[in-house]
Amino acid sequence: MTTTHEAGWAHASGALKGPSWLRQPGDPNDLVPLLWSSTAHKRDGDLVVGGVAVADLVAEHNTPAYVLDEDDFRGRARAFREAFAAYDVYYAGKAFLCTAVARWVAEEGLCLDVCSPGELTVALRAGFDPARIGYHGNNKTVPELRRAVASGVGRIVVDSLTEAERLAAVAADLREEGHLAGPQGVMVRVTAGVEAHTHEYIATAHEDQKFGLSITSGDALEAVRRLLASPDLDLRGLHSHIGSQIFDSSGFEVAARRVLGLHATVAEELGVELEEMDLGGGFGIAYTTQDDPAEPSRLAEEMTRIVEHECRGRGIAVPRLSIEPGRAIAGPATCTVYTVGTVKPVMLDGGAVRTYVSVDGGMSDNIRTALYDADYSCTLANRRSDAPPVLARVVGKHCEAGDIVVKDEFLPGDVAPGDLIAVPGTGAYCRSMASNYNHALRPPVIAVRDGGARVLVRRETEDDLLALDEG
Ligand SMILES: Cc1ncc(COP(=O)(O)O)c(C=O)c1O
Ligand SMILES: N[C@@H](CCCC[NH3+])C(=O)O
Repeated sequence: MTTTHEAGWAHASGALKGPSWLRQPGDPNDLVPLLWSSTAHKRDGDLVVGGVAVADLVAEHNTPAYVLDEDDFRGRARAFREAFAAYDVYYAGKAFLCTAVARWVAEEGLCLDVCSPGELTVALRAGFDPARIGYHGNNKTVPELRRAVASGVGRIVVDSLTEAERLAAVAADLREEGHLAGPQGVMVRVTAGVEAHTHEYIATAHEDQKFGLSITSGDALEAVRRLLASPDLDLRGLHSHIGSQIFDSSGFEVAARRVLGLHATVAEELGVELEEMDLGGGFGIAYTTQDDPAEPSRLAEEMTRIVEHECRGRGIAVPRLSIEPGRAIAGPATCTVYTVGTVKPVMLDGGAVRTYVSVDGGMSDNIRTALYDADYSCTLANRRSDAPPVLARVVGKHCEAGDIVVKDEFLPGDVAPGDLIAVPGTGAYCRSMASNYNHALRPPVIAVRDGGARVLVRRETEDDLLALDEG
């Protein structure tokens, strides 16, 4: 049953408890620092990021908008590079990429992982050194491979036996045409056969999924054999990525053991000591207070200990290691700011009330809640309120009941049309997975730093939509 909005109804929804981990805040005006970028704070109820009041940004740029805290992004990139100083750190551009971000990544001394022609285009346009780019993908076409090799991409991560053949042929053709400077660096993406503790759609190391070559079936070893046979390819090592938003190192430990097992088999059976190994990304971040991410320094310590222990046990040298964090660098740096359009208390079975707060974006700018059942949090961003908190559900404006941004959050009970709501942790896989569903215009990405703001990606316009419509 739907009711009209009255203050009394909103207060009644306090009876609704939400998930067991969700705590009613002492003061819903306060931020939980773990969930926000490093410069975010409240000033008299106003959310301030990078020294800029979000309400002022909105006055100029409107909503919805992604607000990217540049210092936070750079700080996390640097923290990974410093903690993993003996590794190569590839920022996974799929999390979020634009030319400015590619430049920040280069300036902070990281390499870059791309997985599509579009991501490569952005990286090259930013002037990213191609030798420091790794290229992923489970279905790279011949033109795509030609372009990657001809551009001088440092390493291509081969994902199938078909691709191993295809890439060898591409490299041979380019050599004959005089466009291959030297053997093309390659890695082999292997499937370690572990079940990572994360959502099924973002786990990538069990056998029954599309990525990688199976160690168990022998396909991974066969790919190694074929790649070694090509004079135009330089096989650097094995690559394993077990999934995303992972907190528990046990899946990683099993994967590392199996991948090092194959690494040792290559040395024994084929007489080749591979020089490198990539351990992938997947480091989890805090979307809500139930998440407890580890610092890069602890991750580095743990991963290095696991690999060194395994290598010692097998009597092999530790290869040069690399990792590919995406979410852990980009995710916490951005929050999405929306304007509230309607507030609708809805009576549930049993008499409790859930307060539906509709905002001016939704699944077109953040598909993760609908796709992965992801949890987010949010705060009122434009004023203080002493109204008692109500359990709210923040929903979008799309024609879809599953168009939910934040499933459960306590907001001040007087939240009203015109208020600003900010959702933290939206820097990874939100703008990069945004869509034009219902012909929504994808929001801008605005970087803030030291009190200044800069549009990195502008808001789409209806002209952008119509530009594709051949009518
Ligand atoms: C091969 C590979 N490397 C790195 C990443 C980055 O993962 P995350 O953003 O979870 O660190 C992904 C995405 O899951 C991936 O598929
Ligand atoms: N897109 C996913 C992660 C998978 C990324 C790449 N393999 C997410 O939002 O969590």
